[in-house]
Amino acid sequence: MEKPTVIGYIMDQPRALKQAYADRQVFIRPFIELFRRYPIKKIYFLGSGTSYHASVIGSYYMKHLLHIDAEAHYPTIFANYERVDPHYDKTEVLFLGISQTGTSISTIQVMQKAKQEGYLTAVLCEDLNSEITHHVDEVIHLRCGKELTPPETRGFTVTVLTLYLWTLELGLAQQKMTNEIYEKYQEELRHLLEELPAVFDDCIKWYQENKNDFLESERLHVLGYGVDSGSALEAALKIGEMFRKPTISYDIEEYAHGPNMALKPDQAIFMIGADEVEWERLLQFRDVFKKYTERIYVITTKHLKDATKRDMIFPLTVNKYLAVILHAIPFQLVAAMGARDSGIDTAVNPFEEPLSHLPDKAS
Ligand SMILES: O=P(O)(O)OC[C@H]1O[C@](O)(CO)[C@@H](O)[C@@H]1O
Repeated sequence: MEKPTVIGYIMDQPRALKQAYADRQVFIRPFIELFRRYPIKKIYFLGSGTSYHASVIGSYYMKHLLHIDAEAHYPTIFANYERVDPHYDKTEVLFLGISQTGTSISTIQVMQKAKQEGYLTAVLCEDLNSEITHHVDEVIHLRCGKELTPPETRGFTVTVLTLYLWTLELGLAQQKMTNEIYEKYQEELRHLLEELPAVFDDCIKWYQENKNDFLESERLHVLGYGVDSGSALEAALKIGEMFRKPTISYDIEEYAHGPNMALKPDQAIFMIGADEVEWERLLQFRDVFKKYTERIYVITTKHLKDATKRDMIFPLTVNKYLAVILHAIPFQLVAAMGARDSGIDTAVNPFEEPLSHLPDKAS
């Protein structure tokens, strides 16, 4: 990439994800080793922004695929208002920070506090020389490469890939996942990595066909559920950071409890169609929402019988845990291309005061 741009990082993901997969032992080995050395039964995932959203997804993987007790928290809220589950012995708890830059102030502080209190701490971080690495027991490399523009995009999908692979390997190591499932999920991942360039082509075409709607929309909503609760949060953050339109994410059922009353024809609703029990509910809501705005977009790998050009139906089927990586792409494009097409320079952070990061990545 000659001049780093967000669109450049987004388009680089097929290469970056393949590379991270090829290098996977770098981050798998130390993670599995932690579980071999310590009797970990509870994981607290901690991170801000994109790293929090990946944490929500990681805790879902651990709970639903491995039955390991896991929670994701915003660092400040955890530090100030939560307490460690007293049912666990100190040795059974892992504080797992995620910070791409390693400079998020609140994540550094919560990890530092946990370590001082004698808990086992680890961080998944791209910058191995960053501040956070001095405040944890174990540093695990996030193989996404540095992103020199403010929004994290490549970092998100590489983090999700890391969490997915950690879960599969731990499942095998602790015999919580059969060889058959392990192989199936690995094969689906390899297939996805091969198909990603074609997926990007489809997503760009979908953006082009719908871009006028996006540009003209006064407000955007992203509805998700299940494993894609984290995807919905991430989608809203990306659009807010780049396209800078009012964008709110909701759990799909909760959206129908009042926020829907503000729905108007110049608003858009993206519905992430995960393969979970709420799928039928999504179809029901979609029919109703269409009476209030035509701008309804289903983003899914599932079959949608009356799909229109507004819906982004991925041309491949993968398990719901992995579909999270696919679901991120259309939103990254709406955010970055929507910004470009409305004259916003995403390389410039309009907010000059460093509040959330230590100075080398001030925001
Ligand atoms: O993963 P990190 O480096 O801790 O950053 C967390 C969040 O902070 C930001 O850089 C903005 O403060 C977001 O882009 C990012 O999601």
